[in-house]
Amino acid sequence: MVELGVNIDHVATVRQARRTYEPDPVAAAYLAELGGADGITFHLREDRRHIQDRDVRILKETISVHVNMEFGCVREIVDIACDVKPDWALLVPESREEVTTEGGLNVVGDSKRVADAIKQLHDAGIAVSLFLDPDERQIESAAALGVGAVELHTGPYALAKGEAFDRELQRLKTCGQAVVDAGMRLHAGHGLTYKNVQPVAAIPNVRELNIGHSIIARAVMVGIQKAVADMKHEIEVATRSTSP
Ligand SMILES: CC(=O)[C@@H](O)[C@H](O)COP(=O)(O)O
Ligand SMILES: NCC(=O)COP(=O)(O)O
Repeated sequence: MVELGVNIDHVATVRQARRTYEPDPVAAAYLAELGGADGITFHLREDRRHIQDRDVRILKETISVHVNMEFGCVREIVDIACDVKPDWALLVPESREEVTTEGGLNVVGDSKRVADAIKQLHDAGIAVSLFLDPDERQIESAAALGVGAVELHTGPYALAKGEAFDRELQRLKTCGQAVVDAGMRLHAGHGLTYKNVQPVAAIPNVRELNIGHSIIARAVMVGIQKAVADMKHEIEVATRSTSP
C-alpha cells in the first residue's frame, strides 16, 4: 500500500496571516488522521512563516500516525527535532526568499553539514529521509550517507507538460528504482494534485506520498458551504432572540 502523508503547513499559513489561533494545524492534523492520513507532515521553517514551535510539540504529543518533520540543516531546528523526536526527519534545502522548496538537497561532494545533521538525528533515534531531485548521483550519495529513505522531488514533474511530462515521470521511475536498489525506502512529494497523483502512486515500490497544498486547497473549497451555513445559523439565532 502507498501511504499518504498529509502536509498541514498551509493551515498554519492561513492562521499566521492574522497571527491568531485559528485555523489550528493541530486540529487539522487530527481531522486528517480521521480521514485516513497515514502520516502528518509539516515543515518547520527557520523564518517560522507557517508552522510554529508550539505546533511541532503538540503535534508530536497528539498525533497517533507517523510524524514527518521537514527542515533545513540548521543547528537550531535540528536541535528542536532531536528534542521532539518525530518518526521521520526529512532534510530539505531552504532559503528565506523562496515561496516554497525549489529543488532537492545537494548531497554530492561536500555534504558535511548534511552528514553532521544526519548523525545528530540518528544519535537521537530519529529516522532520516533526504529530499532529492531525481538524479542518480544524488541517490548514490544518499545511500553512502546511510539514510533510511529518499523523498523524490516531484515538483518538476508536477509542472511539466507534453513530452516533458513523460520525461519527468521516467526520471522518477528510474531514480525510484535506484533508491529501492540501494536499500532505502522510496517516498515522493511536492506539487502533487488530484490530477497528477496517479502516475506517481503507480511507480513500483513507492511507499509514501507527501501531499499538502492541493489537499488544503480542496478542503477550503469543499468546506466553504458548511462554514457559511454555520455562520448564517449563528446570526439567525441572535436575530431570533432580539427581534420583536
Ligand atoms: C519539501 C517539500 O517538498 C515541501 O513540502 C516543502 O518543504 C513544504 O514547505 P512549504 O509548505 O513552506 O512550501
Ligand atoms: N514534501 C512534500 C510535501 O510535504 C507536500 O508538498 P506540497 O503538496 O505542499 O507541494
